[in-house]
Amino acid sequence: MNIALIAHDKKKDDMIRFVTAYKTIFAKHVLFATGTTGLKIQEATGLEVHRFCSGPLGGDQEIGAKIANNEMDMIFFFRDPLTAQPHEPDVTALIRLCDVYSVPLATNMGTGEVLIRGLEQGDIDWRNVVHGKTEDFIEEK
Ligand SMILES: O=C(CO)COP(=O)(O)O
Repeated sequence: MNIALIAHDKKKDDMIRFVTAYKTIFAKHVLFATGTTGLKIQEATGLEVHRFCSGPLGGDQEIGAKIANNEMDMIFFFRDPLTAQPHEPDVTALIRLCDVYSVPLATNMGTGEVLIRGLEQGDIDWRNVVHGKTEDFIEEK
């Protein structure tokens, strides 16, 4: 599975604790992250992480492109709901694409726990079921 890990600054410690706690599960998958989040996870856990740009510099959009291309299976995006982000439109767009393509998305550690346990229990197949082809979408319109 391709998994994206993203955390706003005030949630980065949570993310590191989370990935450290479930390191053995994450180690079985291909990990992607926005720039700073990925670096901190690598440093803290030693896991290999493919890093995109930092979020405010386009990293959220790069991960969104992977979702649109059916190349992302699960997203852990620990958002900071109490701090204004300069790239709020990018954050909203990423969350929207998860809903467009039914990609499982955890925006906090509580949901993260549920998702990671689901991942460990078995395969997820809804992505293949719901990921429509562009041609179908155009026909429906
Ligand atoms: O801003 C972010 C997500 O919106 C995260 O970006 P960084 O991981 O580079 O801090």
